[in-house]
Amino acid sequence: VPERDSFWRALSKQQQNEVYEERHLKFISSLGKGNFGRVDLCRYDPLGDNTGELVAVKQLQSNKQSNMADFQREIQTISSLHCDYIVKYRGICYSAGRLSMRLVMEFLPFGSLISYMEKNKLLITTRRMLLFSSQICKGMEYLQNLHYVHRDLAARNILVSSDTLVKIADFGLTKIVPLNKDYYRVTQSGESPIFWYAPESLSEYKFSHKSDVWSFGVLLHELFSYCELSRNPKRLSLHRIGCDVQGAMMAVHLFNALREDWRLPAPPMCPPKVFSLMMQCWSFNSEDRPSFSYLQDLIESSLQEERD
Ligand SMILES: Cc1cnc(Nc2cc(F)c(C3CCN(C)CC3)c(F)c2)nc1Nc1ccc(F)c(N2CCCS2(=O)=O)c1
Repeated sequence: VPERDSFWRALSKQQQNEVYEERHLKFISSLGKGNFGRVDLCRYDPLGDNTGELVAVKQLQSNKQSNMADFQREIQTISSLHCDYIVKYRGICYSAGRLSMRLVMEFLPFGSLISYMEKNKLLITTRRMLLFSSQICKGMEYLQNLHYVHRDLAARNILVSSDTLVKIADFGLTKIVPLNKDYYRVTQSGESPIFWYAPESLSEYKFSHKSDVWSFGVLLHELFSYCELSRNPKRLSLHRIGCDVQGAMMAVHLFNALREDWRLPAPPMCPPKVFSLMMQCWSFNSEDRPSFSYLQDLIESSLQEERD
């Protein structure tokens, strides 16, 4: 199949070595599915004695050409990232005749941050949330240094590796910012998570490291709200702009609310320093928003205070 072969040839030597043979990939359970496709828990067991490693395997739902191109870009992206705070790429599994391709990644046993926070909300301290925030910040700093804009930074896309380690996942919407510009303009809107979007993303489809900082502020709000559904950004925003607003008008009403200086309310018991950090991320003008490295320092100093 030509486009599969051209993709195969495009892979680096190193990437071609990380090929997983389908016959050794044993399905265990489905981890999740959505418009992006499906992710399954599998054991890669070439010795056939159940000693193989557990892996998370992502595949496209439909082999639509456009999806395949996006999927190939996602694979190129994630295979080029090597950071403790970003979910690790393991390799690729081609099915017989290479008609479909699957992305093999490390398996993080604790699942998404949302389900983890709901399950452990009574045990999670402010310190722990600041530790997670600092790790996500470091992951975003790494992405920024490679000129990547994530565009979908939200608690649903953060995975929990252990009680003390979280990682950024899902690079389906990640784009590379052209070297001669400091933003990426999107053409197709698709399923847009507008309640995590910066004003310039709502009004001009512009995405940059500074719009990722805005989304990071929304992620902090989710984290310090224990990812509770009753307080999630979509519900709180719809409460402000009116639930009867539909479709593209939602983005217009949300933009107007933000221009009139409405912001998500402080989560209950949220430390004032952390809420002021969120508010800095939500500066209307992108230049007024802090960089991820500055955010890193602010979070570290809050962590110190929590320790003392
Ligand atoms: C790459 C990766 C590595 N490890 C893991 N571990 C993991 C472990 C788990 F116990 C669970 C759950 C926890 C809750 N109970 C009820 C069911 C299993 C789980 F959902 C995930 N998941 C990965 N990917 C993944 C999986 C599933 C996904 F829906 C999405 N996504 C969805 C939105 C964009 S997304 O692509 O991030 C990514």
